[in-house]
Amino acid sequence: MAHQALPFAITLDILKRRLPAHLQEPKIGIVCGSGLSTLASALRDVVEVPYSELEGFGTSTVQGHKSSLAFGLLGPGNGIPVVAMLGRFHPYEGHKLSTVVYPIRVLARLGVRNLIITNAAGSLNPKLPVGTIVAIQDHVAIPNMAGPLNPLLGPSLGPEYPRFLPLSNAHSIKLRRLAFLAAHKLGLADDALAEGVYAWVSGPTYETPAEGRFLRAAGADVVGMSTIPEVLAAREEGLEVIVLSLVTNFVVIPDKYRSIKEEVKAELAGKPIEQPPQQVVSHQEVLNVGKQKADVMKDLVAKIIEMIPTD
Ligand SMILES: O=P(O)(O)O[C@H]1O[C@H](CO)[C@@H](O)[C@H]1O
Ligand SMILES: Nc1nc2[nH]cnc2c(=O)[nH]1
Repeated sequence: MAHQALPFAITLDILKRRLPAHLQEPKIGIVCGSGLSTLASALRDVVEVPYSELEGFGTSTVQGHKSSLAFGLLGPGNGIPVVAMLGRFHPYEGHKLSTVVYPIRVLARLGVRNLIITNAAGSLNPKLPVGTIVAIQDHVAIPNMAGPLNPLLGPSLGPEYPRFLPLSNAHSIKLRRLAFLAAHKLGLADDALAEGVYAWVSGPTYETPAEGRFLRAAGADVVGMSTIPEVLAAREEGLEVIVLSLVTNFVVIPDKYRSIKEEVKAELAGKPIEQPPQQVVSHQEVLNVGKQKADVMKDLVAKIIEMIPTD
C-alpha cells in the first residue's frame, strides 16, 4: 500500500461517528503486547471499536491479541482520554509493514502525542529474569539491517516528514524517567523495572541458540518480533515513545553444545551420559507470564499516564 493510498479520512470519520465527544481526541496511546490486552481494564467509560470496523486495519491473528481499539479515561478528576490498541499486527502474520504501522499513524492523527508500547520478550541477559519489566533504552532492528523491512521505506508521507529519520533519540528519556518515578511511587522492588536493549527479529520462529548468542553479542538484552516498526512510525509522526518489555522466557543459550558424538561413544562403551531434557520456548509460556504480570504492567502504565504533563 503506497502511503498516498492510506485511508486516513475514512478511518477517522468512522471513529468520529463511533465515539462520544470526550473520547475523540486521546492524547496518550497504549499498545498492548502478547497477553497484555487487560491493560485496558484500567480505563473507565470505555468504548471498544473492533478493528474489523476500521478501514485500513488488519486483524490480529495471534493468540493473546484482541482486535480492537479501546477508548477511555484514566486518572483522577475528569480523567485523561487514552486509546489502547488491544492487539497489534506483526509482519510474520502476513501483514504488510504499512498495515502493521497504520494504527500508529491513525493514533497520531487523533491527537496522541505520547505512546506507551508494551510487548512480551525473551531474555538474552541472565540479569533480566522472567517477570522483569524492561524499559527499552535502545534497539537493534535485525530485519532493517538485513533486508527491505523498514516501515518507512517508500514515498514520503509529505514534505513535513523527514526523509532520513534520526533514531539516536528514539526512546524518550522524558517517558523513561517517568517510568522509574512511577515504579518508585508504586513501591515496586528495584529489580522489577530494569533497562535494556531490544532486538527486533521477524519471527515467527524463536531463536536458535546460535542466534541468541549472536543477539547477545550484538548488545541486545531482550528479543521479540514486534514493536520496532511501531516505534519508527511513531517517531516519524513526531510522538514521544516508551517501550516496556515484559520478560516472559529466557532464550535458550546453553554454555556449550551437547556433544552427540561423545554421548554415542559413551553409550557404546557402556557408560551412557545422563542429559537433562532439552528446553524449548512456547507461546503458551509467553501468555502465562503475561497473565501473571498483567496487573503490575497495568499499574505501571496507569501511573506513567497520570504523571505525563497535560498541556
Ligand atoms: O511482541 P508481542 O506482540 O508482545 O509478542 C511476542 O510474543 C510472540 C511470541 O510468543 C511474538 O509475537 C512476540 O513478538
Ligand atoms: N523472538 C522472540 N520473541 C519472543 N517473544 C516472547 N518471547 C520471545 C523469544 O524468546 N523470542
